[in-house]
Amino acid sequence: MPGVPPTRFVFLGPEATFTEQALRTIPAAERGIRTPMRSVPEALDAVRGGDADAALVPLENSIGGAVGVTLDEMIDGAPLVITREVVIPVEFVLGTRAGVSLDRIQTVAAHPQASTQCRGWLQAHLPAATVVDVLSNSTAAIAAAEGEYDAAICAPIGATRYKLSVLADKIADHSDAVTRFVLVTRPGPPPEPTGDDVTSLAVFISHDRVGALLAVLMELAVRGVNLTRIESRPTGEQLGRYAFFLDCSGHVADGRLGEALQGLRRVCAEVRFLGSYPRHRWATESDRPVPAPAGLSDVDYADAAAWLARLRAGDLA
Ligand SMILES: O=C(O)C(=O)Cc1ccccc1
Repeated sequence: MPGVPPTRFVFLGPEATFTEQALRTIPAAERGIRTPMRSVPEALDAVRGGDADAALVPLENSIGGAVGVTLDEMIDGAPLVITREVVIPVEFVLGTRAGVSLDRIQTVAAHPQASTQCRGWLQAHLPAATVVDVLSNSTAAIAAAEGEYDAAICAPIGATRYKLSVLADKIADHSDAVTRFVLVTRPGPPPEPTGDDVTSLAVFISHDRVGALLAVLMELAVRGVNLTRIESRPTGEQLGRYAFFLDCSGHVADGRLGEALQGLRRVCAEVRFLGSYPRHRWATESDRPVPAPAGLSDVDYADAAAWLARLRAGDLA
């Protein structure tokens, strides 16, 4: 009997990006085929077009915030869903070809998220240099190695892989930055609930309705569904039109989160479900679940429902 074909993973490349590092923490990706792509849109389109089964792309950084291109591409085109998140620490180095000294650097290639996180260092050490946006940390490293730019901000593994000398390490303004990556597939049944899941959504509100965003938040709040991230992105239609990206605690299979989704369907112009998946957990994290605030646990909701049933039955004792 022929074996199951290996899963085809694509990731924001070239080789030795943080995204590749994050992908390699996923056991299934270690067993599968891993192909670097030049950009986030190319990675997601490979999945949409069936050339790959899953794409790992950066979504947000604890210092630089959202990776806009990923959010935009998730709501543009055929539906995709997140099946997993990976969070890893990131640190940056300044890499150059051998023999280039700091005082000779006029151009620095960097992913915009990377230059944002190293803004203070650049200001202090290379105030006159031109920083050029490129598609990833490894694209920056390759461009410096090939002499297109004088230096690159890149991952330590990128400097090693492309044989750059490290003129300065740990150049980020915050030493404890982390980046969150998401594994994206074509739509299918979500991973089983684990009891500690995240559900991601994009909602489009009716802009001419007073309180439209409040109505969205209310659908979550009244059901005790915790909102862990809200981000707005322009829809591209006209100034003032936004899509809101929401992350909520819980799984689409959970009763209250499911009801909140139905509520959003009623009050929003459009809701795009972007997946339910296990929350990333650090190895050092305790297994003990964080207790729900008073009045918002499943037991509280079940109690309230039972009380209502008794009232309806005339049981006021
Ligand atoms: O994966 C990479 O190396 C990227 O270029 C994306 C990125 C940029 C900045 C921090 C983490 C990931």
